[in-house]
Amino acid sequence: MAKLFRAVIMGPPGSGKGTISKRIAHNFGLQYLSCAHFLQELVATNKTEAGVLVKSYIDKRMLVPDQVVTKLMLPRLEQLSGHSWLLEGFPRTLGQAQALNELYQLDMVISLNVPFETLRERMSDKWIHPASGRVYNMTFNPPRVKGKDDITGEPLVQSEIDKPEALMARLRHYKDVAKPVLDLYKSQGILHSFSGTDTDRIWPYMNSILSAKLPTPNSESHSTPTS
Ligand SMILES: Nc1ncnc2c1ncn2[C@@H]1O[C@H](COP(=O)(O)OP(=O)(O)OP(=O)(O)O)[C@@H](O)[C@H]1O
Ligand SMILES: Nc1nc2c(ncn2[C@H]2C[C@H](O)[C@@H](COP(=O)(O)OP(=O)(O)O)O2)c(=O)[nH]1
Repeated sequence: MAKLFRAVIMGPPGSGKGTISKRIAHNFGLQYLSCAHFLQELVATNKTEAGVLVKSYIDKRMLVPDQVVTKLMLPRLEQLSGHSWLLEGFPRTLGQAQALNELYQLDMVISLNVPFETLRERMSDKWIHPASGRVYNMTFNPPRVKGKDDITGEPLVQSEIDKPEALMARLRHYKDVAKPVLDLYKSQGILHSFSGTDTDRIWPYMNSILSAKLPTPNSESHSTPTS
């Protein structure tokens, strides 16, 4: 059996983690697990103490405590034991990274560096479908019908947290919390940083680095942006 590949993608809000993760998962046949989506699903379907606790943090837009999130994420990863995977949004803190390190040897950590001004422009152009979390960008991946979700036709909304002041605070928080995590992965020699203002320009570099490390079941060059 081919060696399994374990990767993590990190980056500030709006840097394109979700967009790029879907391309990687599609091109290289990796299982893609977004921690935020996983937690949202848990909150929606699991009314146990854990679900209620997680919801209380998400509602306040605070990070769920490390012990809680690792206790939920690590068993979820165990379910993917026979697969190569890409994690987005986990680990977010040094504590989470250390817990993950104890169980898995990561092959690659991707860090996205996108200038603040670019993030600000993107977020001011960002619309979401609240019920599903589907994200649209009016220039990059617009909905088929202006202001309406592609699947349900329901209205799209803009979020307070994507406004410039809130974005600045989120960015500062990301930098503080991510720095020790990135330092750890740098010291392990597995950190690959990609800088740029356009996902479609970053993608070919990333694709070629990944192609050198991984077989490509779906190796067509991916020029169509995904949401
Ligand atoms: N690894 C994690 N550790 C703790 N809490 C998490 C983690 N990932 C997601 N969460 C919870 O889920 C919520 C939504 O996460 P999500 O990544 O979508 O938004 P965010 O924190 O604003 O980051 P992004 O900045 O990339 O948009 C967070 O506010 C937090 O409560
Ligand atoms: N204009 C523009 N918008 C982009 C680009 N790459 C991604 N986007 C859009 C898609 C989303 O609406 C928004 C944030 O992207 P995302 O993939 O959800 O980012 P992240 O929050 O998961 O890191 O930015 C890009 O290269 N240019």
